[in-house]
Parts: sequence; structure tokens; C-alpha cells
Amino acid sequence: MKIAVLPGDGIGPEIIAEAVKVLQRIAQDGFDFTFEFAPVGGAAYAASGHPLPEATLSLAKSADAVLFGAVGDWKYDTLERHLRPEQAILGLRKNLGLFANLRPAILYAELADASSLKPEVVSGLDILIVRELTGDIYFGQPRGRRTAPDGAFVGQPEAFDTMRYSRPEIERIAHVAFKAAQGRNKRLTSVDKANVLETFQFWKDIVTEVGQQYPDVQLDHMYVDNAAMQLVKAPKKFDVIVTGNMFGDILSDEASMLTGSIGMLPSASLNEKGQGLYEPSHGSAPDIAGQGIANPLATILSAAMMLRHSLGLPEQADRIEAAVQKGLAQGLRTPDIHAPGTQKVSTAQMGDAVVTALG
Ligand SMILES: NC(=O)C1=CN([C@@H]2O[C@H](COP(=O)(O)OP(=O)(O)OC[C@H]3O[C@@H](n4cnc5c(N)ncnc54)[C@H](O)[C@@H]3O)[C@@H](O)[C@H]2O)C=CC1
Ligand SMILES: CC(C)CC(=O)C(=O)O
Ligand SMILES: [Mg+2]
Repeated sequence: MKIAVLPGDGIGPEIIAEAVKVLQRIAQDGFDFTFEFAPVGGAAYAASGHPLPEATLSLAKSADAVLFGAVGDWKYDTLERHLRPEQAILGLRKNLGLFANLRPAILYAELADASSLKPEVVSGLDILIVRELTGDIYFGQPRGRRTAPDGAFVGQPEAFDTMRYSRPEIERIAHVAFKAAQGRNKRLTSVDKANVLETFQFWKDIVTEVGQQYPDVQLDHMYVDNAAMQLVKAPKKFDVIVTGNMFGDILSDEASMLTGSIGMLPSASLNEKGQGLYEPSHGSAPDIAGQGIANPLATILSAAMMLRHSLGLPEQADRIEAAVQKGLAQGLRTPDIHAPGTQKVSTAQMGDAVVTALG
């Protein structure tokens, strides 16, 4: 099985090294993983002038799965947009058709103290955010800068983006979400802004229509501002949340803190053929890069999702998740989840603890 490994920028190489270590330990038990590394993001721009070189894209397309770190660095923020590191992950998602982003927010019992909410509000939390990943305002055309052609500020410089969704895009992500809910507690909350945005009234109408095919799933609708509030008020009331690209981006970062840290939130990005890219939900964290203090668990848990969703090895995925729990139960914590009475460890020590816990 060929795994394309794209470490990227900032903490990307540090966290990817730990996930690869864990996968190599699994491979020792008789699984044939081949790792092929390629540059992406700012690292690729620095090496070859483009954040997503053709060779990296074709490696990703030809692999059985892609393991991705993170891209982005403040020093590239002034580049023309098409050369900025973030275009690499956006380009991979678009080129591979990775429209379904699964972001499970699970609070490990050992991390109840690390969550920013009271234990009674979050303990036992297990929710799934299903984020549409290849549409919405992140990809909508036209976009750009121009002189305002009309309105109160006519003649002034302005910038604009376009929020849009087509019926098939909404239908396919709705099906993914309803099916996910069927495999869980059979409750789905569709998050929109239908009270203001036509795009999201359309979204709500179509999700409702698709819902008729899933009578066993209880569907409700919530405006995104209320959802942001409910996530910190009573997060356990949610089971599966389905939403658009931008709202899902924002709500999943919010949900990550319920689990103790953004360093705990993995993700799977899947296409219609079941191919997938696996990456932590966080970014390249330039503020802590190179210090050996980043939490590698979101990336290790993303590797577990890869085994489950793309490589047909669900038992090995379970094994990794159990090993993560064991490491936490031993009291080992990177600084982002550290609490009194636990032992502060480095990125590499956390990865080693997971490998050891695999037995
Ligand atoms: N998929 C991707 O490659 C993504 C890339 N980005 C890019 O990453 C760069 C930084 O963006 P930010 O907004 O700062 O978001 P970020 O997610 O990189 O960092 C936000 C905060 O969380 C902390 N953090 C993130 N991951 C952590 C980990 N594993 N362990 C401990 N602490 C962690 C960081 O230190 C920082 O304080 C930007 O260039 C941005 O565009 C942002 C999100 C996703
Ligand atoms: C480049 C961004 C859209 C990445 C991001 O924030 C995310 O996918 O969570
Ligand atoms: Mg994000």
C-alpha cells in the first residue's frame, strides 16, 4: 500500500514524523506500507517555486492514501495568492475531489481537565462534524479586487468572493452525513445561515429533501451563530453536524477545544471513490514550530482514520486509538494539554509513547 506523505511547513514535519513512526510500528506486524515523501506548501515553493508541484500532485493521485501535515508560514503571506502555501491543500482537495471532510471531536476521559469547558458539560463528548470541502466561498468564482461598480461606495476599491453551492454538491455531502448518522446515534444537525443567505436556504431545502430517504435519522436545522453558541453550551446534544466549507472550518476549530486542544482533532477528507487525504484539523502553528512541543496526536489519530477509511484496516485503526488512550492514561501530555499532576513531554516522546503502547 502506497502512502504519500506530505509534511509541509511549520510543525508539519515534526508531527508527521511521529505518525509515520506509529505506522511503521503497525507495518512490522505484517502490513506492507510504502512511504513516499514529497514537498508541499511553503517548503515546495521554496524548493521549486510552486506550493503544489506537479510531481507532488501526481504522487497524491497515485497513492492509496495521503498523509498530510500542514502548510502555511507568515513569511509567505505577501505572495500572490496562487503561490501561497495554503493553495497546496486547497488544490489537493479540489484535484482529488475530496468533498467530504470528517472531523470527529472526541473527548478522551483522561483529558477532561484540559478542555476549556467544565467536565460535566463535556465528559463523554463524541460528535462528528461533516464539512463540505470543495465548494462554498472558499472556491466560488468570481472573486477578486476591483473598483466598486455600484452601491454606497461606488468608485472605491473593493474585494469580493462568491458563496455558491450546486444541488449535486449539497446532495452528496448530505448523503455522507445521513449515512454517518445512521452508524451513530441517528441524529443530524444541518448548520446553515438560511435566514440571511440564499446559498444556505438552498442548502437547507436540499438537506431536508435528502432526509426523506433517511427516515430513521432525526434531522434538525440550526443557524451557524446559534450552533457556535450551542457547541460551548451543550455540546453533547449534538451527534452529527453537517455544514458548508467555511462554517465547518470555523466550527471544527471551536469544537477542538472541547476535546482539550486543537492538537487532538484529526480529519479524513474523502472523495467519491473512497480515496482519502488525512491531516490534523489544525494548521502549521508557526508560533511553536521547531521547538518539539507540538501535539502529534491529531496527526496520529488521522493516520488511524486512514487505516480505517482508505486502507481497509479498521482493527489497526482501533489499535492506534487505544494506544493513544493508553499514553494519555499514563499521564503523558504535550504542553497544550498539560495539567497539574501530569508529565510534560515532547512531540517525539508522545509519539514514542504511542508506539510503546502498541506493544
Ligand atoms: N490544513 C492546513 O494546512 C492549514 C493551514 N493553516 C495555516 O497555518 C498557519 C497558521 O495558522 P493559525 O491560524 O495560527 O492556525 P494553527 O492551527 O496553525 O494554530 C492555531 C494555534 O493553535 C496552536 N496549535 C496548532 N496545532 C497545534 C498542535 N498540534 N499542538 C499544539 N498547539 C497547536 C498554535 O500554536 C496556535 O497557537 C497559517 O499559515 C494558516 O493559513 C491553517 C489551518 C489549516
Ligand atoms: C487553508 C485552510 C482552508 C485550511 C483550514 O483552515 C482547514 O481546512 O481547516
Ligand atoms: Mg481550519
